[in-house]
Amino acid sequence: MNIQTPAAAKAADATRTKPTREEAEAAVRTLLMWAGDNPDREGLIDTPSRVVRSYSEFFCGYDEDPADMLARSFEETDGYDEMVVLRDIRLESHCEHHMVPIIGRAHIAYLPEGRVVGISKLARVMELFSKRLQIQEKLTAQIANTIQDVLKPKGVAVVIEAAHQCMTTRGVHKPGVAMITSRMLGAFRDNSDTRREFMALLGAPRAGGFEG
Ligand SMILES: Nc1nc2c(ncn2[C@@H]2O[C@H](COP(=O)(O)OP(=O)(O)OP(=O)(O)O)[C@@H](O)[C@H]2O)c(=O)[nH]1
Ligand SMILES: [Zn+2]
Repeated sequence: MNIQTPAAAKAADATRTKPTREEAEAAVRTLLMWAGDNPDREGLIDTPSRVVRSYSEFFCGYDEDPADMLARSFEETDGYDEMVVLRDIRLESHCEHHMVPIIGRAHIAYLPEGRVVGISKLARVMELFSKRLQIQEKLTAQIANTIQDVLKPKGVAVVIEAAHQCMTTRGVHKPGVAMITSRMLGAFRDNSDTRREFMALLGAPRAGGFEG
């Protein structure tokens, strides 16, 4: 295995240039041939460009700064300081080990400290990080850490339940398995009543919804 120190990885990042669209399409063509098919037949002739366009959608989360999503906040809340919970946000990401879908749902909550954000912005933060190659633990932590760092509320909680197609459609082949991760910060970590209230607001686990 090639083990890079964080400093070496950072240096490699700095010198890396993004391949051109043509190079990306050539890579897809190679994969088609490797799979045993003929990339010049009618049905596949446009596939490299379709795949590259699809990947541009799947992986569009690298260029934006998640902090920008939370830049606008509102302070006229008449002192509202109870929990805000966004439940059952559809999540679509890709596993960094196999580049296949992770499909599930996320729940995000925070305890405001003087200001709130437009509620869609929490989903936008999730969306941005999910449009990168991910493992679920990192995705969960990135969402919570960003909201905590930028909005500075009294606490943040993020729970993600998801199915990993690398586990359901290949490899160990275990459909119906959900991976559950959570990241609790501030009051959600320190105060068990706050955590319990959040869990109660999430309600009973809902079956399904991970089929993609
Ligand atoms: N912790 C964690 N593991 C993940 C996630 N997504 C995929 N994996 C796992 O990453 C592991 C990669 O293991 P490897 O042994 O390197 O790859 P592999 O030979 O394809 O493994 P199998 O999936 O068991 O066939 C697998 O166990 C996957 O189930 C994730 O979000 N979090
Ligand atoms: Zn995987």
